[in-house]
Amino acid sequence: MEETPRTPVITIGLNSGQATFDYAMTELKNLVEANNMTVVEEIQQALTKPNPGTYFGTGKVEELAAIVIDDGVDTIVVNDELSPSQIRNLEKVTKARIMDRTGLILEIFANRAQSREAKLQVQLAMLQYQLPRLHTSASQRLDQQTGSGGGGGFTNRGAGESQTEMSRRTIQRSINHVNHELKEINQAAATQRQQRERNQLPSVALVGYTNAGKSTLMNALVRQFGMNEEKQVFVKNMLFATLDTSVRQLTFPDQKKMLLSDTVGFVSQLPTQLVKAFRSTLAEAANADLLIQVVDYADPNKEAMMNTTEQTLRDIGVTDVPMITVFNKADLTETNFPSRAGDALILSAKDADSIDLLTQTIKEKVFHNYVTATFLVPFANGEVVAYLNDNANVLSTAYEETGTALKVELQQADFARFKQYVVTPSTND
Ligand SMILES: Nc1nc2c(ncn2[C@@H]2O[C@H](COP(=O)(O)OP(=O)(O)OP(=O)(O)O)[C@@H](O)[C@H]2O)c(=O)[nH]1
Ligand SMILES: [Mg+2]
Repeated sequence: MEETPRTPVITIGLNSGQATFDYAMTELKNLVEANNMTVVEEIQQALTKPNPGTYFGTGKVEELAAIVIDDGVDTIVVNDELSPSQIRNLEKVTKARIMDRTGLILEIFANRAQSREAKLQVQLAMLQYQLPRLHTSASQRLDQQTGSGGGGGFTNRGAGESQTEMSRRTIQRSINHVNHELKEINQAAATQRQQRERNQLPSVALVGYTNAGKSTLMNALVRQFGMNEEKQVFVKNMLFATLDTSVRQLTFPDQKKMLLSDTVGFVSQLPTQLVKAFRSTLAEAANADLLIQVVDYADPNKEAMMNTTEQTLRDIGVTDVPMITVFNKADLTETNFPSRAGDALILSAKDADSIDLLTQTIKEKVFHNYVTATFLVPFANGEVVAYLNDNANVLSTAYEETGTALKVELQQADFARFKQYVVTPSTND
């Protein structure tokens, strides 16, 4: 495939002495590249607080205007979310288009969204971002995506593409419309979730920073324990490859079953509009019995990425779900793998022994409430024997005069359900 030319941009950031500043600027550069643009110059100003009118101080903005001309760029990407008037003022002085961090992330999401739900969620977040920012180029840029049809191609980045801006009322009407459509989709998803909960299968969710390898781990587990092989999820070396939640059932050789979900990755300062819009997509993590935080062990910024993930989880209200941490991509480091220390694993999604260790750890965490008991099921109740064979770990079967005797390891709920056939009391193991 032919490479599309990348739009050159200048990135700017305010250094108020925060420890994470360098990381934030690196992340911004990665986001810029993920949006098919390239950074030609990075400019920072040491200031404790942003200038309320122009973000940078007045003198620095004048300087910026000159650099824009020197570098021959027409876009400046800002490391923070700006107020509508900051965008307007900066645009006036620099004569460049200003894109703030939020607008940038929204644009990447818009380019990546595939499913109807993801497209609507992104559209909703964009409309909410646009609403207070009418009459800025930031809004015009997004117009073509939120305008009609939703999520159409976003390819023409040149000049002269701006459409008439929607009025506030039109935007508000679109927000209502998208909200309505999302509500219908969400209801269907909630019903599915309820149905699964009724099946009482434990659920495990992969979470973590974008590009850490969540989907790759999901595929490795699905290949081994999934119901059908072709249900692989999309993996790619780019930010935000996954925007939709996928849920797959895993069945282990001992008949223990669980659900595994893969979802959208995180990045620092994930726009609140997006977090809100993706709330239902992220509900899978909130409702999980176990979270697997996936970390790119080879990335020098992994600590900051973990903080980002943990902060985002708190933001979406996920506070007390048990979590294990998978330090992935160990094959790119000098560390020996796979290894485990408590709830932390060091491994590689591309290594079979690693997947074994991960499987073992997940099973230990998720199936701790299983019990072992012996049942005597009358021959007339063959359906119970069939159920146990399909849904529990049958350790032994014997045919006696009055029925089938089964020693079984099973879920507590199933134990309660067939209590009437129990001949020896349960033991926890
Ligand atoms: N070398 C190596 N590469 C890996 C490993 N795991 C994943 N990758 C690669 O890392 C890239 C990102 O993997 P994904 O599985 O798409 O990452 P993700 O966490 O799902 O990313 P998002 O969906 O964007 O949040 C892909 O190019 C994978 O092939 C690993 O253990 N070792
Ligand atoms: Mg993914």
